[in-house]
Amino acid sequence: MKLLFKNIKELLQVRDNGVTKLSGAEMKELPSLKNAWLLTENGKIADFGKMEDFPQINADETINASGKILMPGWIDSHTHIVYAGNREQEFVDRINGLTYEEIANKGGGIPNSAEKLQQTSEEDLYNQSEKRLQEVMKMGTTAIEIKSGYGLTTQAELKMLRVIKKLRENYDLPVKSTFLGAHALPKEYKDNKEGYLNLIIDEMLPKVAEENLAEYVDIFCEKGYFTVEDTNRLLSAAKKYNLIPKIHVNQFNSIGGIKAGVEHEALSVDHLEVMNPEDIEQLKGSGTMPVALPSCSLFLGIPYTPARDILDAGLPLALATDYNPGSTPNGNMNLVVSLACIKMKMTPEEAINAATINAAYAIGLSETHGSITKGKAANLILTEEIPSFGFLPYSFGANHIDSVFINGKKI
Ligand SMILES: N=CN[C@@H](CCC(=O)O)C(=O)O
Ligand SMILES: [Zn+2]
Repeated sequence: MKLLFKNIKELLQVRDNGVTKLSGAEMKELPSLKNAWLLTENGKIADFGKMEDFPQINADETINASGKILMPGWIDSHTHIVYAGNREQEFVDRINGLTYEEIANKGGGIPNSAEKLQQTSEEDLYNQSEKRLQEVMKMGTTAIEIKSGYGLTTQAELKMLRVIKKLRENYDLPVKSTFLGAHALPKEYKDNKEGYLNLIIDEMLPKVAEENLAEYVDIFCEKGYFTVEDTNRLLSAAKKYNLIPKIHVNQFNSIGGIKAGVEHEALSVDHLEVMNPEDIEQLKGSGTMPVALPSCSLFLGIPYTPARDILDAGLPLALATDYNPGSTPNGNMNLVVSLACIKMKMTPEEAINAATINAAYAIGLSETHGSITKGKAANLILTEEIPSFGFLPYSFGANHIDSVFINGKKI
């Protein structure tokens, strides 16, 4: 199947093979071709160029993209879209003055979602999660990572991971799976963290590995959740099963989680709302991608990741939604890109790089996704007619997406 786009106003994020992530000042550049064409063949980007050099090509279908921008689809490297029900009541509690931490301390938060999920059948959980996946795909997400972590028992964690696996089998976009058993202490282990960590390490990890249910391992390294010591213990144990760390750190406090992540060669460290200069130093020279989640900051009213400090230190940065029922009930990458510009002072070029090529790196996909490069997957966004790519983050709250393609097929 050959699909041809002609008269593209601007073909965005055009990169040579071998560009796998961008750091510091490199993120200011967003290479493009104006008045371009692009051919997809068998799901891949086969060729592209300027209209003035257009060779005669016979395609099965031709799209006139006049006035429109064609770009790689968004990559959402951090989500929790497999969950049951919602936590609307906590939203109201926060409006009435309670903080996220206060709600967690009085028994709400993650264990609340866990109770709901434990009582939900695998089929029902799949149906609820599938709706969210379809919703975000329509908004331009063309590759996604999904975490467990709302099960908090062996059976319920495995149920979540099986749902993620089924989504991967039933949908064409890449779906990466992360085991986040160490998301919070279940109510039964409230005073027995050691016991819960033992359960994760001795029972959950071997089963996750046996069924090959996850590629990554995660932990919420934060005051009131898991310590740096717990993080070191879990990540060392997970290494034996070849699970690569991608961890929640520095959301509310800087307690040394970034150093631990870098030492364990984490692929990414995510959240980073609270960063001190030593945390930034730790990331220098590492292969670990910092990931910011600005819609979480918006929803909880907490600080935004200090993107300028991170980029000005020469580091890379990726953006993701964190779509989950507690801190970010929203999976709109377009909004994330806008917030990064508005609240984190990233330029449109930096934000788009962070949500495409760097986001691909954060889930091990930057060889195959995240840029307009010959041979990469034809996972694309075709915008409506818009004046320029900067109009995307500028017109926050609107998506301006005409159509989304996964492996060259319109969804
Ligand atoms: N911070 C930890 N985990 C999720 C929130 C979980 C929840 O509140 O349900 C996050 O990334 O924000
Ligand atoms: Zn998260």
